[in-house]
Amino acid sequence: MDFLEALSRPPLVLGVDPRPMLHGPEPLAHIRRYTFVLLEALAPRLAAAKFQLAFFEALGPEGMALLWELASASRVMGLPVIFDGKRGDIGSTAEAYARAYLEAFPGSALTVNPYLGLDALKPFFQAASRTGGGVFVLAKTSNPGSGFIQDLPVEGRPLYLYLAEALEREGEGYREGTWSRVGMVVGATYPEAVARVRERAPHAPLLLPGVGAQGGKPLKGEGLLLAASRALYYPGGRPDLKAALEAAEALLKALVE
Ligand SMILES: O=c1ccn([C@@H]2O[C@H](COP(=O)(O)O)[C@@H](O)[C@H]2O)c(=O)[nH]1
Repeated sequence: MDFLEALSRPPLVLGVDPRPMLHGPEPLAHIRRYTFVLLEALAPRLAAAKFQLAFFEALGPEGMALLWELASASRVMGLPVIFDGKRGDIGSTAEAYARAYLEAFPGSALTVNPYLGLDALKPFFQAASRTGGGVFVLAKTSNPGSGFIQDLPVEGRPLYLYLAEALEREGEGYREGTWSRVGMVVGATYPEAVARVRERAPHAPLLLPGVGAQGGKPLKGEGLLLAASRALYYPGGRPDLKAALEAAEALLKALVE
């Protein structure tokens, strides 16, 4: 399935950020079962599953095998997979990151860091174009300190808007119909930034993390994908299937009604 089809699905993204200490004496086996059941129950009602690479890397080789298994299962269920890795490096290494997460591992889309410049992002865009995937470039992140760099003024507007304008131009070459494969991350904790980026980048899919645990509210709009990790995966602070399904239901209600 082409990643851009995610934009016609319900706009909710399930963040999978597993914390082994919450999963009892055999954490990996429990994470595996819990996530499978959650994905199976929610797949038709989600835009995508977002796997935070850091949490799987922290589990070592078994964690990476689990990531592979869960991401592959999501794809088989018809659910697009976003790998949240915030990768970025010089072009030749960016090529390897892109191959790793958009080809070798079954990612439909990857989050990337723009600090090295547009030439270093191009390998990600090209890989997405080859694979029918997507790229989400960090523009305005959800954390309280994101303004330290991202809000610095550049020719009369904050840096994140300067970046949004550049990515909209760059993304034109990767556009298919309304949407480009070049998307951006904008924290749901900054609704005014979401509106400003949308204004400057009308063809960019926007991934909005920070819903729930970080205080972000569900926002409605074309091309917006709302992501919640702890609030959906660990409602009440622990794995709880019934509560997770109820939390998803409540968020979906707020997003589609
Ligand atoms: O600006 C950003 C970019 C990425 N993230 C990631 O999203 C989830 C948020 O987890 P919650 O439990 O819903 O707070 C996590 O994987 C972050 O690394 C983000 O929060 N903000």
